[in-house]
Amino acid sequence: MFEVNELVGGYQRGSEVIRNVSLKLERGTVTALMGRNGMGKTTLMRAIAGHLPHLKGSMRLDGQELMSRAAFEVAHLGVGYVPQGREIFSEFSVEENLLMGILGKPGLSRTLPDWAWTTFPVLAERRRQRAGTMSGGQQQQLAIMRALVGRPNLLLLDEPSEGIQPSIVMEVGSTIKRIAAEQNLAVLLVEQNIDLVRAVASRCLFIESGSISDEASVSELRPDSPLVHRYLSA
Ligand SMILES: Nc1ncnc2c1ncn2[C@@H]1O[C@H](COP(=O)(O)OP(=O)(O)OP(=O)(O)O)[C@@H](O)[C@H]1O
Repeated sequence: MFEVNELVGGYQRGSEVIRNVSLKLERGTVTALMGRNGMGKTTLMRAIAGHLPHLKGSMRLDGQELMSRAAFEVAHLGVGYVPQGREIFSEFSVEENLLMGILGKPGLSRTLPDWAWTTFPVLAERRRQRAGTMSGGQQQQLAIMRALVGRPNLLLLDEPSEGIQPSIVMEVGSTIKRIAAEQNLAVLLVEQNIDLVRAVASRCLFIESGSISDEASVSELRPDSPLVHRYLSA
């Protein structure tokens, strides 16, 4: 279980981009976080991952407090973060990128597990290829797998469909859903693609001006729904 209570914070001291956020995520489930541009989705992900400098409140993952810890400590405590834009090491090979995901993690083997190569077969096919020469979809699969090999209990995915071919989006989505169940992982998915959210998530949180202001089952995400109109329509 991942639990956030009364989280407030921003990029400068005293600024409040995140305003009094409380939420609970169950292990083994995918929860979407949706909202219009600039409402604070990425900032909340950064806050959870330990990248936001000024933060108050409480965040507990399986009972362990994450507040006031450096980003690497948050990662060691079980938070995997796939940022918007992926941030892979483009000059390094696919395999080297994956090895970064286990480097320095206490209790993990120094070799990559077999499932790192079988889950997204394209990574095995391109094992020695320079990561920066791959397509957006392939790089996204690499970024997700680099987080997964670190064996997180909570996975944060910021707009995984951005810049990737529609044909690959659903495939990546169904793998995320399967892995969440198989590895008993809580997943928080920031995503604008409603079809992807409906296919992958069970629940949706809506953020407005830095606060979670609504929550719904994904079955309520129909184009004519008042929630979609209020939080997502242009
Ligand atoms: N590095 C930063 N320094 C200062 N302010 C920032 C920084 N990054 C974002 N902000 C501000 O924080 C607010 C929330 O931005 P954030 O990127 O979290 O929104 P978002 O919901 O993820 O938007 P988008 O859908 O466009 O990615 C915005 O007002 C933005 O200008």
